Amino acid sequence: MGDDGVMYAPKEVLPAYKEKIVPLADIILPNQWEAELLTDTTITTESDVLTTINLLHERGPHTVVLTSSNLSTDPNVLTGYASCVKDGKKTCVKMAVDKLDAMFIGAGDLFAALWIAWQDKHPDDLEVLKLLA
Ligand SMILES: Nc1ncnc2c1ncn2[C@@H]1O[C@H](COP(=O)(O)OP(=O)(O)O)[C@@H](O)[C@H]1O
Ligand SMILES: Cc1ncc(COP(=O)(O)O)c(CN)c1O
Repeated sequence: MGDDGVMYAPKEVLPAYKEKIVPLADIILPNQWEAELLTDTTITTESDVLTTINLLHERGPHTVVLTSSNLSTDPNVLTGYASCVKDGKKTCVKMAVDKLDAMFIGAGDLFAALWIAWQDKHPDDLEVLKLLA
């Protein structure tokens, strides 16, 4: 959807993402900014992360992965969060990635492709899936 405050799609389509696309999805993998935009929230704490993830679960997706956030206090670490709801039970894991000093275009797309393939192989295992990060 976008990065660093810039949407790739026209901003007019945001309501369709919020109201139509998210409820159709089983798995969504927004970065922090995208998650905030989809839920009209601002994330400054881990508690905010959980609130935002829950708002997204409530719209339908059983898996919500916040691929990156600015919550890490270590500049060399990128922090993400993954949450799955199955049979009414929610599991959430935190992912710590060694941050490379570069900007990668398409990292989110690649991450999503890998995550979806591996989640199909390991549907209930966030401990395995978080190793992708
Ligand atoms: N600078 C980086 N160093 C290391 N890994 C990165 C970096 N940027 C992205 N990644 C990896 O790619 C994944 C998706 O990146 P992210 O920036 O959250 O997506 P998007 O491109 O949608 O903003 C991250 O969870 C992480 O695993
Ligand atoms: C126009 C455009 N540019 C770049 C990207 C790459 O985005 P990201 O780095 O967030 O994966 C996308 C995502 N599909 C895109 O649609």
